[in-house]
Amino acid sequence: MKTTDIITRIQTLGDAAIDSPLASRSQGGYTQNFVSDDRRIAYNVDPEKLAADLKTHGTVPGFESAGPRKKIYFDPSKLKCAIVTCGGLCPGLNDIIRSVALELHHCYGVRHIYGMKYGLQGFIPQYGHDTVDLTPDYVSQIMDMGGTVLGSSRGTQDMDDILDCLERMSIGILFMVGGDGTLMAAKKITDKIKERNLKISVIVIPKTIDNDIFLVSRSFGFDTAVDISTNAIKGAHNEAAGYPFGIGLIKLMGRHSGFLAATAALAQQDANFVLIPEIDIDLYGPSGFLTALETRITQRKHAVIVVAEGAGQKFFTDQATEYDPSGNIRLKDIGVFIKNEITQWFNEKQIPVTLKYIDPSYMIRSLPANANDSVYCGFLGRNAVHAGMAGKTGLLISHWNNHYVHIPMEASAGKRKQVDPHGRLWQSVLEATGQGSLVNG
Ligand SMILES: Nc1ncnc2c1ncn2[C@@H]1O[C@H](COP(=O)(O)OP(=O)(O)OP(=O)(O)O)[C@@H](O)[C@H]1O
Ligand SMILES: O=P(O)(O)OC[C@H]1O[C@](O)(CO)[C@@H](O)[C@@H]1O
Repeated sequence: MKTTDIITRIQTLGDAAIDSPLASRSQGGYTQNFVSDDRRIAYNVDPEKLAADLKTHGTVPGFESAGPRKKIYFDPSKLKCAIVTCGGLCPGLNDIIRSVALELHHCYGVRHIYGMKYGLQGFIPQYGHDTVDLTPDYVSQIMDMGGTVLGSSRGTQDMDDILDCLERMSIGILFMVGGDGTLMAAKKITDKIKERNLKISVIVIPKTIDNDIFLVSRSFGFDTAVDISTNAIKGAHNEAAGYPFGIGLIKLMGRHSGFLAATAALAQQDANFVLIPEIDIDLYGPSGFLTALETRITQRKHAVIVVAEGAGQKFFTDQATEYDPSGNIRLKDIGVFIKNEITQWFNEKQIPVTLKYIDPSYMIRSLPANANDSVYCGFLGRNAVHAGMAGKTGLLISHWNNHYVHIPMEASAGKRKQVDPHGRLWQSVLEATGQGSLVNG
């Protein structure tokens, strides 16, 4: 396929908004072209400031729409691309790899697409990891597998070594799939690329089942994680209801944000207590969790508790803080702690509870994506390719307020979304579980 044919084909793919090739990247990722109410909300700007901007400038800032562009920056016949997956596993990683590789190959005619093995380690020669040729044959069925066919890793690598590798391999577009740590790494790589005056585009596809990436409505894999978590809650409920004074306790992932615990609890409405990092809880007081649990158990003979892994970390302040190789705090096991506290509390009260503890965390995040997430991954991957081929850089692909948009890395990096205690999600959890008195008391 000739480049001109490809450009014609891209033009027919959708309405191209703005062309901002890598060559003029100093313009940054922000554009002033979108003035809908949606996008004003999307930008999270104080409404009064927006009104003032609108009055003064006749427009307000918004995010650039994702999608194919009229002009492409790279020559597909010469272009080499790399994709890397970093951090923890997440359903849909293989769908993303597949969608990026197939879009590059079939839609743009790119023939050199490399998978970097084991996260950032893949760029460092000393580790000796080979690259993978992401041909259509290689990727065609990978979405049926969980995990990532490329592997992943945690741990900081030298940025100059990564840049040297990109230069050695003559990479034009680097796709990075990962969470907040990956975003920080991507930003540093993008800055280094600028320093070295290279024409390499860096596009991040945000990933985490915690769903806490700032300015991303829902990260891929989250929907699947909610599905599987709901099954765990169902099982815990059946177990709890099957015995007098039965208690089902489920621990779900969510380091700093309780989106998974809160959303899964709403799916089936079997949970009676949901403990998340955003809401401080008292365990032992008269309006504390254990008293509320005792009331529930004596009245209804069974109870279901969902606890997010980041909840109640204040109970471990006497223990030394540990870090993983990427510098993330290793959380203490709140699930086991709560289990022990519940057991001790009811032993002392001589109430013969039967407690079943379920921790499905790693099973959830390592499974393949459900259909909804697969569809979503397809959109994210294709939009990432469109952005990269247009020569855009320093951005992540996001779905925000029902639009696929480009978010400049600096707008999202270092920040985090959390469950709003006064927002609709948490208020619905309070209604469904009736635990308002617990968290407010
Ligand atoms: N500030 C930083 N500067 C450079 N590299 C970083 C930085 N933070 C993290 N990284 C690197 O980015 C990679 C991914 O980071 P991390 O292990 O924190 O996972 P993540 O992308 O946040 O995903 P998850 O949500 O699964 O934790 C790691 O190799 C890590 O060392
Ligand atoms: O056990 P690991 O691989 O360090 O990862 C645990 C963390 O990864 C996440 O799943 C995010 O990817 C968090 O929810 C969890 O705290």
